[in-house]
Amino acid sequence: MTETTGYSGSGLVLVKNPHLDLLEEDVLYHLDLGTKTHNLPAMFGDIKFVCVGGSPNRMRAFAQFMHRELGLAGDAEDVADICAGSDRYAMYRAGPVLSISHGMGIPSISIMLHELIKLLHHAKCRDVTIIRIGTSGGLGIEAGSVVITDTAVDSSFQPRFEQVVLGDVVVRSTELDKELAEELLACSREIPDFPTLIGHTMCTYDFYEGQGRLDGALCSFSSEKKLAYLRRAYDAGVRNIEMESTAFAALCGMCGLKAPADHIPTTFPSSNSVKMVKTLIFSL
Ligand SMILES: O=P(O)(O)O[C@@H]1C[C@H](O)[C@@H](CO)O1
Ligand SMILES: O=c1cc[nH]c(=O)[nH]1
Repeated sequence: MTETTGYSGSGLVLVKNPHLDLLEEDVLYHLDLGTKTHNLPAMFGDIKFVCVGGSPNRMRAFAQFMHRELGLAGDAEDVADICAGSDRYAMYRAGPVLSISHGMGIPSISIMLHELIKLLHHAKCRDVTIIRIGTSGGLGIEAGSVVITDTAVDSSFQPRFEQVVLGDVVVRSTELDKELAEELLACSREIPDFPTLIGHTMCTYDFYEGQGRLDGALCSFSSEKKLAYLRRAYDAGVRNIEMESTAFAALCGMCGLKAPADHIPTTFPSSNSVKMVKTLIFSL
């Protein structure tokens, strides 16, 4: 079964679940937030940008950076973790920007995105742009480059996210917002000596065997087979590899969030990539 994406036209964040209307209270369990315990429109109604990445410390640092850049009152060092009670994800806000960690891999980002999307829906947010700022392994590109994802592909290089629902495989599209990707690219051009490109990002279920690494606890292939696979990936347009982009693209696309993903093939997203995202936020 293949499902299509759904932009609402109103700019509102969509949820596609009729059961939600029947709930007396929607508990966003892993965010430690809820519709009865928190006034979500008052807390989040003015959010316009959401930046997500794996690590809590990185997302705190990003919120502090945005706090300073936006010239907000108070000490950036004091940004508080809105989800501190959950011990699963960390969430910070700096003006209209929400910065959230998602952990590693599809199951982890998927749980966070379900609850984040419901949060933005309950808060009646409009015209929200979401960007994943993460690390990735580069493929045939200059070290230190940033890859802005146009399409997330699975480990067979297909633009799809397969989710098993009640035992059936549901296929969802993983196209990302091409216009926004071009805008991010234009923002990167303002930063000197900053190699940036638009390309496909391959999303895998594993960091080791799943990405052709020879140094995991298990490895069932030769170095030659690994290189042949990575070459096929490159020929299919893949320029980097990470572990969340297909779920990110599918969930955000279906719920009306504008999303280019932005991946930095280094061990830590560079200060330049963070500046590029800041320039985009200021320009929108
Ligand atoms: O956002 P990050 O940089 O944590 O994402 C990548 C993909 C995996 O989650 C992880 C693997 O090291 O890093
Ligand atoms: O999934 C990932 C993340 C960072 N670097 C990689 O090589 N792979």
